[in-house]
Amino acid sequence: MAIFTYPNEIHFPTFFQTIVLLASITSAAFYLFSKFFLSHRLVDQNGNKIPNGPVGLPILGSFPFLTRFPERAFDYWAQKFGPLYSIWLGSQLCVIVSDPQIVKDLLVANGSIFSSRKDMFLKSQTIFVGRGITDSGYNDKWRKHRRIASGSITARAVDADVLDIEATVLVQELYKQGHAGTAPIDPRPHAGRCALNNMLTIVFGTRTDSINHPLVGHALRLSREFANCTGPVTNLTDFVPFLQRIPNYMTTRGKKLHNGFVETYGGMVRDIEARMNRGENVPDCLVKTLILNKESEKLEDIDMYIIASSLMIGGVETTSGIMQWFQALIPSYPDIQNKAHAELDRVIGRNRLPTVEDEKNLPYIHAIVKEVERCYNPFWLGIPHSSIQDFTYRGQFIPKDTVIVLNTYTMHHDPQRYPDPHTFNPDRYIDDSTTCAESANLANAYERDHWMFGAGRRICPGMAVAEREIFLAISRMLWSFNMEQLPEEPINLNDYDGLSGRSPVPFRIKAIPRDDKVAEVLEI
Ligand code: HEM
Repeated sequence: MAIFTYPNEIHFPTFFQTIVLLASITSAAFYLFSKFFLSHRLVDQNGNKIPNGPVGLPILGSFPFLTRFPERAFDYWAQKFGPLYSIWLGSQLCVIVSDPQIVKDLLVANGSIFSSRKDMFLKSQTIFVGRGITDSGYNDKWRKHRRIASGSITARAVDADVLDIEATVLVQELYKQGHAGTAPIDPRPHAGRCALNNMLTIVFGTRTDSINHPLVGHALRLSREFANCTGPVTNLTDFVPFLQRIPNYMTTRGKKLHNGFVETYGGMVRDIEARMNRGENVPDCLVKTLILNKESEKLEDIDMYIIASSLMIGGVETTSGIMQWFQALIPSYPDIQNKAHAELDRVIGRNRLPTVEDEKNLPYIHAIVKEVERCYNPFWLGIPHSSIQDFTYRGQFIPKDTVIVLNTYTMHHDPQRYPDPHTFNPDRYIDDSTTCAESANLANAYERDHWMFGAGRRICPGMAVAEREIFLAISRMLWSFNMEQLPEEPINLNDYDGLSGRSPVPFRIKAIPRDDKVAEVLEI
């Protein structure tokens, strides 16, 4: 007995019908392809062509080849086409830069041309409604928002005590939740709350008192959903404009996220404003500054909601990602841990925790931080820049409105700069005493530590705060614990959680206090 038969009324197309159908599809594809691609000039007035690169498909360009790990495709093409190549994503021309000197020449030396952002349909228009500092074009609104925000997030502006407290709470919680090293623990939410509390304090002058506080789960979910929705090369709607007019799943998610930000962080802004109007004493924070300067800076309510939201996004998933990668990595490297313990014992002793002032005397811990950042940049493609005028570089034409992607994966794995690049080896940074900001300004671009914070005029303004926060968290975890892998639960360092913000897949470890001094110093 046949288990399946075609119903009689279905007629298969004849040979002639098939030819007509294929011809129609090909002409439509050709029409759309030429309409999109040829709207860019591909050659300058001297005949210089756009950089070479892979041939993509009509309409979609190279989009289908990017898969879940676009940085690997970018790396593959960098080996094939060199340090400056181009790809098409739908109608968008992207130039991928994989060499430090080229990054410097384009993004730094020609920063007036290469410091804008593409007006992404989902991220800039739908979620941030044109007001996110991270994603606005190179215009007066961005300058104003960045200036106001930078006033509250530079290392000078952030009260060092805040970062200090949260790093201590992180190790106290690991100690308590891990029952002094006797019980396995998932350390990731604790790192998440540490980063979240730092940003809540900087932005709203508040913090959460436990990982069970409803705001912790809610804020971390918003951050994760944002990262999953807004990868720089993951949304077809951003690159194929006609899709933006068709209702679709991603646009619905984007609108939901926008509403989530307005409700959650906008609600917190409204709450602070109400308290200030009642004459209550509100701690100094970014939102207080925004409210006090609302009139003079001509800020609308939605500006304040989105500035606050974009900072909560920019400063949480990123910093917690590095702390979590450290927690996942270090149990596999007992020798590195022993060396770090020896340095801490020699420089700090066992009667106090390391502080930011100690960093200059702890070159090995400083090197561990840089090496985690090199190996596990949480955003391999950063936030792409875009160009605001035509430019010809080394005989290659980069038209106006080209998206410029900093290919940090390839740069972080360059065997010339980092011999044996896939090995976690802090010793490669042992003589590098620079802060990330100092390193970004080195005259020789090839000596920069890494490119995790981007480059040029859009370089991360939270870099110095992030660096301090990460140093305090990592040095204190090392001072307090032997971090061990559970023999029956090997940690997977090859996969990622998340579509654009990369953090490790779930894992558990034992955080074993190094001695009795830990409980005493942590006052447990
Ligand atoms: C490990 C931590 C962090 C990483 C890896 C990181 C990475 C980045 C990157 C790659 C960019 C884009 C740079 C470019 O366009 O060239 C950026 C921009 C930005 N970051 Fe960070 N960031 C981190 C922490 C922070 C923190 C703690 C804050 C806030 C206190 C922050 C706020 C921002 C803002 C506001 C921008 C937008 C700058 C602009 O477009 O003008 N970031 N960040």
